[in-house]
Amino acid sequence: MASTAAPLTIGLLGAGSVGSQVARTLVEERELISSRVGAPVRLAGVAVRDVEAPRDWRIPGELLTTDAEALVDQVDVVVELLGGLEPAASLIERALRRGAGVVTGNKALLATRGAELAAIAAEADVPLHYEAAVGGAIPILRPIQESLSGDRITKVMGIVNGTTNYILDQMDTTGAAFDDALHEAQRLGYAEADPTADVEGHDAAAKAAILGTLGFHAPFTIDDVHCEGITQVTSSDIEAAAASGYVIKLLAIAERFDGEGAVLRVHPTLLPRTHPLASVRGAFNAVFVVAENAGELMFYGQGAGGLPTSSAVLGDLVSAARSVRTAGAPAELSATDTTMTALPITKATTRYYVDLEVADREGVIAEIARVFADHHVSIEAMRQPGSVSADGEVDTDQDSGAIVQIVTHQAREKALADTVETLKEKEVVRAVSSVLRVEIDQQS
Ligand SMILES: NC(=O)c1ccc[n+]([C@@H]2O[C@H](COP(=O)([O-])OP(=O)(O)OC[C@H]3O[C@@H](n4cnc5c(N)ncnc54)[C@H](O)[C@@H]3O)[C@@H](O)[C@H]2O)c1
Ligand SMILES: N[C@@H](CCO)C(=O)O
Ligand code: NA
Repeated sequence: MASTAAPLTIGLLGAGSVGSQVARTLVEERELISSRVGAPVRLAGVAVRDVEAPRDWRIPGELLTTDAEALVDQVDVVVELLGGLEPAASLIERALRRGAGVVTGNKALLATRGAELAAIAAEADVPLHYEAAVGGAIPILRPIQESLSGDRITKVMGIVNGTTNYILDQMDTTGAAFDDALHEAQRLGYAEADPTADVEGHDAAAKAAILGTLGFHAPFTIDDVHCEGITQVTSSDIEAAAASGYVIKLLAIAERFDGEGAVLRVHPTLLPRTHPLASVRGAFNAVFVVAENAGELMFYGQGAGGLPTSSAVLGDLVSAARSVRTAGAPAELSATDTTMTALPITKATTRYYVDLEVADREGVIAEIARVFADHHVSIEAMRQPGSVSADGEVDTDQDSGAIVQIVTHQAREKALADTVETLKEKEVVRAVSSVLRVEIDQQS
């Protein structure tokens, strides 16, 4: 791009899966990015731990430095792709305070100290963008913050972790073992540096906090999110779900209850195979947004991986560079609804799948159904793998008992938890093998 103006300078922190792709584009596609910004840009340096380390793209040696602070202190826009809380937080704060724009994909940090960083950015009047933090390449945060800012969002529900979706999908479609699927997800660059954050649901919980914060205009953190990962999901859970026409997905759900607050939750969930989210395969992500006037919206795309994620980072970079060039940008992650509080999971309503091992004798089904009724949990379907006698009772030759699978209508989490506790105390119930939540549609 022909221009005599001094180029806007970019400082990149971290050159892992995402950072190395961002560096590649900034070097190889410098003209394109400059034209999008409307001013020349230049990658001024890349802060790494080890200048000799192999990378997905070989960054020119003269750009590499191990002094991240010095780099932050000399550029117009800082792109943080280190991950983790420190030194990422201190470097971002340092950049904002000296008036540099910041782009990051660090959901762990945003879900912990996002409000504080947003306040610093607002005070310094510089942009802080983080589209890559949720749904990787999918434009989801900007639509929520900008396109839907004239509407009221009531629920956000999505598959927001590529690693766990990849693992569950492999287990479901190829019968792969959990560990093998996880190693493949790591090899493909989907997993966090410590994949515990993925499989225990913490990564999805951080994203749920960010979606809740932006969707409901209230400052939620990861501590407000009820979180269950996929480590307890067994192959037999997946097989039993499949036999009943369901697939198991790790969902992040943020739902507002008017006048009360919001429930934020992450847990393995049964979805009917006909549900649009059930068809989200591999490391793909999808986010459903329900707004009062817009109705149901769905955003779908690649939620993880260095190259797809770099697209979101570069979009934010163009936006931040434009703002820095023209000075001043609206602060994000600003919380204006002070009545919005995080509610406990017991306030959530959903449907449940309960898998029981029971004694094989007359009256068992009636006794179990009574427990649900006593807690005002309505049963939608009851299934007994194996044969059933004419009177509807379990009819099996094994004296090891029988299996009963129940799907409920919408119920409060508390009512279901009480039901399960009572079932466990029943002499006829040998084991409550699984309790999983089911999402069918908004109205059910
Ligand atoms: N990989 C993805 O699919 C993806 C998608 C969305 C968001 N993110 C987020 O983007 C960020 C980067 O992810 P990634 O997958 O590229 O991670 P990564 O582990 O591949 O890369 C991080 C890099 O930062 C380096 N690093 C860490 N601390 C450093 C320090 N103090 N100084 C210099 N270098 C340091 C590491 O050596 C590593 O090379 C994370 O916040 C992650 O959560 C990743
Ligand atoms: N580890 C994350 C990266 C994208 O945020 C995932 O698997 O989705
Ligand atoms: Na995104």
